Amino acid sequence: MIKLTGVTKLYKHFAAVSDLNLEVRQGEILGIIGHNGAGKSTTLKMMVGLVAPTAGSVEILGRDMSRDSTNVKRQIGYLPEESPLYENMTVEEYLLFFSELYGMPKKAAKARIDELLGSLKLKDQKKLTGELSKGMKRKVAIARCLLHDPSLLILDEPNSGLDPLTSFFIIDYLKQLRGQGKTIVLSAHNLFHIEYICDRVAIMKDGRLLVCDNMEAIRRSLGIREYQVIFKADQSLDYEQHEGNYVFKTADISEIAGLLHNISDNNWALVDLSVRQSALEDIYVKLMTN
Ligand SMILES: Nc1ncnc2c1ncn2[C@@H]1O[C@H](COP(=O)(O)OP(=O)(O)OP(=O)(O)O)[C@@H](O)[C@H]1O
Repeated sequence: MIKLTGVTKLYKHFAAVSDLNLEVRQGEILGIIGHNGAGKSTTLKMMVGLVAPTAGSVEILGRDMSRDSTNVKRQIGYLPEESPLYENMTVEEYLLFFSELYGMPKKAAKARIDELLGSLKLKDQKKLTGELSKGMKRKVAIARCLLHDPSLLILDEPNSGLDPLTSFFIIDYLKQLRGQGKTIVLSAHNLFHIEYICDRVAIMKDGRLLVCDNMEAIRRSLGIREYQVIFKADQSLDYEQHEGNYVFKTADISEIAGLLHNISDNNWALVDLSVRQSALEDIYVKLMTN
């Protein structure tokens, strides 16, 4: 679906991305991880045609983005890392405004907006976007990039800066979208999210691709590691307790996901979700020495 061949992006003499070869397959979720400044955002911007590569080619759905991007862009929903909203518009006005830009008839746009806000659990259609919490704003930005029902989503840190439960909601939502047949490329820092939803992972460092492999291979090379959830509940539960919180540790990602759904459904408070082990450096070292 996406093919980057020998892609380099220079800013003056500095290579933000160097000789990148990467493919994204139809229907998969590909995660791009790497430290700050690794070149993730630049790569995503080149995929959507916002930044032109200095060398190499970007093809989407078989079309070269440097020559023939207009029709392809209709198939793409792009969420930038920072996505400020028009703060004096209500959520509904804001989304209607963008649906007009996409050329959608008003009735169809309204139905689509209701559907998206329902599935994103956003009830505040009439609120000014400037009055929303950070997580709600991010959901509105996600709704905006889904308005025209694109088949390809390119999302730059969709859940950066959000609380763990809202982050998980968004990640879970992306998993559902993949289930509906969408292809998704996202950059992320949180390893739990990556492990939970990605089919393949690309790891970048200093503008270069270190490795791109399926999640299973990445898991094997990482070895067993443990996730830890700390939460508060208003009822007595059969979990380890520490300083008034419940603590649950496991290496099984599906158990963590199940507990997060429980916490969300019961309105308990998620205090912390962390991975014990695995700073990204450890992953690089492990992957490079295997
Ligand atoms: N417009 C620009 N002009 C000059 N340098 C830039 C520009 N955009 C990005 N860079 C540089 O290119 C490198 C890669 O930046 P990029 O934003 O792609 O990294 P990133 O992996 O997305 O980082 P982060 O995780 O912090 O978002 C950085 O060193 C950055 O300073």
